[in-house]
Amino acid sequence: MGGITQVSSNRVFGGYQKIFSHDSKELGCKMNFAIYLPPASEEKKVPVIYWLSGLTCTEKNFVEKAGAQRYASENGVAIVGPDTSPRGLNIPGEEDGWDFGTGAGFYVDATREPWSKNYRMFSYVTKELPELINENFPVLPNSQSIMGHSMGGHGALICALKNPGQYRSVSAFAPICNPIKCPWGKKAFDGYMGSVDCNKWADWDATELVKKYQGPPLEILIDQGKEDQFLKDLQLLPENFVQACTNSQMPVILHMHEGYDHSYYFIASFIGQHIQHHMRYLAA
Ligand SMILES: N[C@@H](CCC(=O)N[C@@H](CSC=O)C(=O)NCC(=O)O)C(=O)O
Repeated sequence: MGGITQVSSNRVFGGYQKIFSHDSKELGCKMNFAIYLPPASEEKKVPVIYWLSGLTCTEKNFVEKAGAQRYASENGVAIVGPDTSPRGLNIPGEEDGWDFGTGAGFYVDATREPWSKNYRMFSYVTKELPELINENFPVLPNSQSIMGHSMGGHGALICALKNPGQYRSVSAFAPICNPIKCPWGKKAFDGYMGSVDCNKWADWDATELVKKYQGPPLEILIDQGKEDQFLKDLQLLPENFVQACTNSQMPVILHMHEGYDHSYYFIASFIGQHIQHHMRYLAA
């Protein structure tokens, strides 16, 4: 296998949950990613869904907590989940908070020193990683979708909206929908891009991007818990995104769930439905 090293492999639901590491050119450091290979992949190439995790996560949170393997096995789809930032670069400030730097790459390409050389998670997730996956695993390169949670939900939305046609479908759990208007997003975008030209932030904001999207139709699925503390803290702002979608005639389905919070218990409760949503487009 070209340039990747297996870290672990566990048989689950007839397939394999594996973790690999590799030297990322885009990020300039060693990166881990997880891949679930369903039993069907032993006989033929299968579609692939990319999963992007939220703040503080590594590639392991989703693998260990979401319970996605059962549904991926049943539907014959691979799931790939990268880490959430470069690590161990010793950039001053990278470990100062849980919402910026390590574990908080925000899936953007930074333009501000000292982050711009390595914090290039958008290019990593949309270019380098898919190339690596297509080269090394039995996946169909033209049959990929993307989903994510919170910061990773924002990542999934911008990856799809900024790359029309690359993903057949997109979905998100409790995504940060309008980062230029919430405290997490303002801190991250200021740190990674600076405040000299705040207009540039809009290029990385799903609510702004949807207003000018011109690609193939996307039916965006979002699930959101009503007891999510970060929703109450105005970090997520799904209503802004839905309003922008409505104004732009972008189909969006927002499910608001009584009693659910922001945790992986919430994700585990609806991950099967998200995988089914993607299969409608991946199997077509
Ligand atoms: N500071 C807390 C909260 C961090 C947290 O809740 N992270 C979420 C994502 S939030 C938005 O991107 C998460 O997915 N955590 C991992 C998990 O396994 O639950 C803390 O450090 O715990």
